[in-house]
Amino acid sequence: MATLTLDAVSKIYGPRLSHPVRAVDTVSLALRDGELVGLLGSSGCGKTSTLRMIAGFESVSEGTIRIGDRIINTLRPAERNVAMAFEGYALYPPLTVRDNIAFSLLRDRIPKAEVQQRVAHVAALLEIGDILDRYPQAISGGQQQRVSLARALVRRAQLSLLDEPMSQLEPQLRAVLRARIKDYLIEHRMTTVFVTHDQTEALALADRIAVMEGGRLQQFASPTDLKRRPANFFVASFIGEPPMNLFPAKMVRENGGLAVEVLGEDGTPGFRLPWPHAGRDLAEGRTVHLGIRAHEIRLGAPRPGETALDGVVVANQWLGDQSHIALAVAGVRLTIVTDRALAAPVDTRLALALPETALHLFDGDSGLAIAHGGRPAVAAAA
Ligand SMILES: Nc1ncnc2c1ncn2[C@@H]1O[C@H](COP(=O)(O)OP(=O)(O)OP(=O)(O)O)[C@@H](O)[C@H]1O
Repeated sequence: MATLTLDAVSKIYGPRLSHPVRAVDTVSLALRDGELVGLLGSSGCGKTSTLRMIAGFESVSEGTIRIGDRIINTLRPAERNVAMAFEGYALYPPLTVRDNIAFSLLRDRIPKAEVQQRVAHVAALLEIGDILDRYPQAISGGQQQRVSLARALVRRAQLSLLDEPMSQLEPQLRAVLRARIKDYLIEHRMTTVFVTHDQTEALALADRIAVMEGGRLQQFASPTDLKRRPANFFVASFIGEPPMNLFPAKMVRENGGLAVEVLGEDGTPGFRLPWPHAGRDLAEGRTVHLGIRAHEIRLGAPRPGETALDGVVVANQWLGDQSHIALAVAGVRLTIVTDRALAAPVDTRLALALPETALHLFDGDSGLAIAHGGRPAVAAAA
């Protein structure tokens, strides 16, 4: 168990070259003891570089990394007391799977009976109990990945670093193992950082997720907060399936109050939503982005506090457990999600109700969140 702190950490590849790459840019993160944190982002956003700096496989260009109170910037990987499952972090070919998993425990002089019991436990957890006597070259890629993961988990180290730990596994097995791994990490209070580009994995496993883009930390928050209170336009567009509906819009005057006027692709006005929460910063003429979570749009007549819209179906897809329905609303395309198949072919007109909680506003220039529901973003985050 340990805390992990990154303070304004950057990674610059080729600093003396004519085009250095700032792969990680002043990232600050503080992990609590026993916390399970996911680094999430698209390819090239800097997640692996961040993890490799924590592991000691890459030097830290700027900033400090601490485990507990100890600065670890210049410690060798072996001195960091960190358990790792990295892609390409090879298994020892001359050792059986069992001995690969047991290696670090035997090195730490853990009694043999306990080693056996711990190896058997993680092997059962990861469904590799039947291959313990095989050698790494005689097992599949997915099995090798689980052995690598077992080798990290079995140590119960103060900090575990897992790089795309389940990327080679099929979806059903992933889902089963995800839940078991989470229970194991919680049971042993293991502070863990894992990298993934799969948001389902991040949302299911992590206590908090660090969303990265372009080397920068966009938001570090719980799965619920990322969905309910995305800090900026990028996080809003990245988290959620289907992604949040996002439209360029501007604040306009309507009936003596404020409204958000959504703009179509060609810049022409689309639909309007009353915005009764005029704030100091939210004046007429301000350009914004309006976000509407597809899952929160209701079908039917509005209840008090909801806004009515109606749209015409342009696509209706049943995905086995939910429908994604695209509608044209005053020339703007809006997606909604329902948990049942809806007999609404193309051209059907549907009445929609928008609860205030479904609505988010982001600044038109900076992309920073202005409001979630009717509440200012800062207050909503408190
Ligand atoms: N050794 C290196 N030298 C130069 N540039 C590098 C090096 N390693 C990574 N990069 C660059 O740094 C940026 C971040 O890479 P990184 O591997 O950390 O991203 P990532 O989010 O883990 O991506 P992926 O999911 O594809 O692994 C990318 O632009 C990458 O091309």
